[in-house]
Order: sequence, then structure tokens, then C-alpha cells
Amino acid sequence: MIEIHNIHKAFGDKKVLDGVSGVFETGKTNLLLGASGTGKSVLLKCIVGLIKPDLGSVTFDGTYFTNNKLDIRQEIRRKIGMLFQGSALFDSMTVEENVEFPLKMLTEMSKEERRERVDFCLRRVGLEGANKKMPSEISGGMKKRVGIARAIAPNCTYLFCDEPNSGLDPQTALKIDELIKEITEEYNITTIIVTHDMNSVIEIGDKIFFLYEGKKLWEGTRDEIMDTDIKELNDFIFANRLMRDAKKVEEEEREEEREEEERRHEAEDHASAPSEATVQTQAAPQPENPEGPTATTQTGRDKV
Ligand SMILES: Nc1ncnc2c1ncn2[C@@H]1O[C@H](COP(=O)(O)OP(=O)(O)OP(=O)(O)O)[C@@H](O)[C@H]1O
Repeated sequence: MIEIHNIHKAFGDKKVLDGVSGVFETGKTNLLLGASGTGKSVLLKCIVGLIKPDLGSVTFDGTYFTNNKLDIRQEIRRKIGMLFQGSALFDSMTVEENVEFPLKMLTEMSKEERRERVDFCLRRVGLEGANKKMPSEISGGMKKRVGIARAIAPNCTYLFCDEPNSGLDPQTALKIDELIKEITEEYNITTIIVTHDMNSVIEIGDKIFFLYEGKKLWEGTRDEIMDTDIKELNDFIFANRLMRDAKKVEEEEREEEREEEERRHEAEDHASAPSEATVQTQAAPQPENPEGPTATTQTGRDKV
């Protein structure tokens, strides 16, 4: 679990983050959502320590990160996997050398152990056999997969993805989203993804943090996001025509359900409402009759 508390960051006079707090849960895909320039990437960089916040703190599984001793920060950094925008592979290295790179840098693994780990990670992202290819020989989606394999190779505890879908067609983007979610759940990783892609929100947004002008305006799940009354969030979500149509269909379906429910209640009320005759019979003094209530109901029903 990663906790951030009251993060502030300005560049000169420009305030970019204005007191952002939140908890990113383990085993969940946490999304930082917001329009361009709203501070998502700066927040991500503050969390991983690439930018120092002016104020506020970041805690990884209870260990204070910001301003802590260098060796403690390095220990935490070793547990962080990063998937960069555009994959950021080393063009001069093969696929397997790219994935092996953090193992060489961060672990004491032998050559044989590294080879096994590289093969395992490439298999896990569906790239078995692509070891010797160069980045220039593979597609954008495959590059993202190599990026994911490289990020998880050193057994990361925390995974940060900056716009993992950028530049991908919708189908490939969905596959990458699903892969990130599967890996997050399978290895119980705390994953934070920067995105402005509503498809990702709907497919994999376990928890969504909506940033607006450097502030966190809303947080919730993908099931809750369509029903908020935050104007800025609604403007963001429904800027997309497909999302507006989806919302309209959902509202129409709900209206139909409500009407159906009302009709059912009316029918039930009607069936169970005693008729005038029954009321009169019940109100009248009853003869002593062990079958009283049944007889009364029966009488009423006979007269309806
Ligand atoms: N190193 C920096 N120096 C000065 N300004 C910066 C720096 N990094 C980011 N900014 C500014 O901070 C603001 C937020 O940038 P950020 O990259 O976090 O936006 P974002 O929400 O990730 O947008 P996008 O979705 O377009 O990537 C922008 O106005 C940007 O110009």
C-alpha cells in the first residue's frame, strides 16, 4: 500500500500540485485520471522520488520515503517497476537484454538465473521466442509488453505506468490494460497508472483518483464514476460522445427498470388490497369461528 499525504509542488510561480492525499491499495490497479496538464505525471514522479515535493509525504507499506535516509529510499526504489510512456526501451539492445538490464543493475542473480527470469517474464507477457529481436523489429504493443516484462523482472512490489496505452490501437490497448491488471492481482502488486483514457477506467479502474488543476477532486471505483455529481469530472468523462451515449442508454434502462418495478408494486398492492366487501366483513362482529381469518379472506375473494 502506498500513502501520499498533502503533496504540494510548484515550478517557479506555477503551482502544479496543491495538497494531494490518497491511499493506493495493494493488489489493485489505481488510476490517476485527469485532463492534460493537470499534474498526473508530476504526482507520479513525486511518488517514485524523481521529483521532490515542496511539501507532503509518501509512505510505502508503512515506510516513510520522502526525506528518509538514502539507503532506505534506495531499498524502496529497488522494489519499484516503471513502465514509461513510449516504453523507453534501449534501441541498441535486444528484447532479452532490455529485460535483463534491471536484473544486472539491481540483483545479485547469476547469468543462468537471469536467463531463466528473463524467459519467465517474456513468457508471462506473451512474448516467448522474441528474445533476440531488436525493438525496431517489433510492434508498439509488443514494445509495451517488453516494457512490462522489464518492469516486473526484479520482482517489483510497486508498479508505476505512465500512459501505458499511448499510441496503441483500442484492441491492443485493452490487451495491455488487461495484462497489467492480471499481473497486479497475480503478484499482489500496488499499481498506479497515469491515464486519461476512459476505456482504461471502465476496464481496469479498481480505484480512480481524479485530478483537476493540481487537486484531487474525486476518488472512487469504476462502478461509481458514472454517477458522480462533480461537474468537472462529468465534463471530463462525457466529453466523449460514446460515453454520453453509454450514459443515456444506462439512464433509459434504469428508467425502464423503475417503471417495471412500479408496475409490479401496483399489481401486488392491487392483489393484496382487501375489497370493500372484505373490509365490511372484517369490520362487522365476527361469529366465533376457528376458521375465521381464512373464511374472511375467502369471503372477500368470492366477492371480488
Ligand atoms: N520540470 C518541470 N518544470 C516546469 N514545469 C513543469 C515540469 N514538469 C511539469 N511541469 C508543468 O506541470 C504541469 C503538469 O504537468 P504534468 O506532466 O504532470 O501533466 P499531466 O497531467 O501528466 O498531463 P499529460 O496528460 O498531458 O501528460 C504542466 O503545466 C507542465 O508544463
